Amino acid sequence: MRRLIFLFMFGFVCFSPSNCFNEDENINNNIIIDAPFENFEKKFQPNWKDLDTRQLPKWYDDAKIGIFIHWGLYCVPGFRSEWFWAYWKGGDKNIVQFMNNTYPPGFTYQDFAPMFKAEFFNASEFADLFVNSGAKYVVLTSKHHEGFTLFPSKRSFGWNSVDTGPHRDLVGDLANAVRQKGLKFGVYHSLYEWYNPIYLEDKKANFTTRHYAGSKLWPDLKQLVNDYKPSVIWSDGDWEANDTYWKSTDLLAWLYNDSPVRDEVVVNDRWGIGTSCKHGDFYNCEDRYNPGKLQNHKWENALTLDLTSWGYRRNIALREVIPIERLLKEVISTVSCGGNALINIGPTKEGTIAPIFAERLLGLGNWLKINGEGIYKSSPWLSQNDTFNDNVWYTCKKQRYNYQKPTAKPTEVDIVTAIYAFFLKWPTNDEGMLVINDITKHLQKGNWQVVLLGNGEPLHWETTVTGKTKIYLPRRERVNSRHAWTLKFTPV
Ligand SMILES: C[C@@H]1O[C@@H](Oc2ccc([N+](=O)[O-])cc2)[C@@H](O)[C@H](O)[C@@H]1O
Repeated sequence: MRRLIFLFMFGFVCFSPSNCFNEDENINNNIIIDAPFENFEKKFQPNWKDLDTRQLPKWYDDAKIGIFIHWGLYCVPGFRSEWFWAYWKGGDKNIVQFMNNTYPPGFTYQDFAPMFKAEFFNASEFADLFVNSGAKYVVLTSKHHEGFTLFPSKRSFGWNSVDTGPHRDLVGDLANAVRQKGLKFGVYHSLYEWYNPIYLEDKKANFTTRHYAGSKLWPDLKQLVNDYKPSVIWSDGDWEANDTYWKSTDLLAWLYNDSPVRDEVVVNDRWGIGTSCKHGDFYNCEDRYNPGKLQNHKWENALTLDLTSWGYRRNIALREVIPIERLLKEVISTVSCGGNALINIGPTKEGTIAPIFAERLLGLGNWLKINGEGIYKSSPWLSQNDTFNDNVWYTCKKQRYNYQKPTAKPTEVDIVTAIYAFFLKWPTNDEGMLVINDITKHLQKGNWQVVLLGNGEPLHWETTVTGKTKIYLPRRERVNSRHAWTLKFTPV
């Protein structure tokens, strides 16, 4: 694996590379990301040790922001969460009462299927919204734990969106629409199904039989991959059995070696008991995972705009929707620490996206139009969160050069071409200065220009006696962004 070396360029023209950087600054906290071609010749063995050597396809790290969609029959009752069926069967009092009050006696979960019509669903309008949110990929629930598929699974007869409900291939329609607008498309897929009788038989046999994995799971996943060529497989519902029951490593070896998406697919880490945060192209660890520190493996923060549910709730209150300030903080802190943000919405049974979700997504998109330069294709910097001002998070941009040291073999090095500091609170001191710490020692080593993205003119800055950096901001009224701002530092 190539080693990335982190360097600083202090002069505009740099004749002698040894003066361009200080080797003490080499850091080992870079995520190693290489072009996918490094995977081309490789045949992966179906074990984690080998699968873990796969290099992350570059598009995924560049993208930074994705949209997650939880859509299934749970959007029909639209009550509590996407776990509605399991909670109901588990005797949850609120849900039992809700069912007694709202639906006729004897009503079953299956009876929701014909009520899921998606009559207003326009895949290309969804795709427009996602493009305008600034997301670069979209992940749709092809099947949640209820087992209902949003594509015509050949093994889910009558329990899919083509045979009943919308009578449409929702996976196919959305895949085509988002790709047409230049986004990547991926699928969420639950390994287990709460009430699949074949799965329940295996479970009863303590997973010593593997009929479900062989006759349902694998063929379904292969159908999904062959028919829709997803760029992401977001696996879930793995926690009742280990990866040998699921045959996860076999599936992944096929995916990486022989599948039609072998060069660009990325998978998460939910492939059986104990795999989470350990294996996979990127780690989700827990839902809404945001460690606030640089991670040594690519990760993704899956978060939902509805603070209490992934699926649509008809009785959602405004206070239960994530405020834009918090959404931006999640995105910024996540990207600073090497993560991607996967932002979830739950569409309605009519096939619409609630305006409040659309508004939040467009709020993010508008912010990214100005500030996205420091987000997309960025890398974590030396510091993530400023040690003096904890409202400030950093990223940087790197460029790769071939560097020939006298006496040594040529190496590829990454030079920092810009540092970005995002601040989440406009300073309230009279002079309108932002005070930060971690950038100081770098600013002192050369000439730096500082601008506020979306504003343009170079800002005055100075170092204080206590070693902090003060940046004199433009008057707030003259600034475009409203909830979070970006300073760009470039060596001149
Ligand atoms: C994205 C979410 O994923 C799972 O929930 C989980 C799965 C794993 C953890 N975890 O590992 O902490 C937490 C919630 C699902 O059960 C849930 O409905 C939703 O789809």
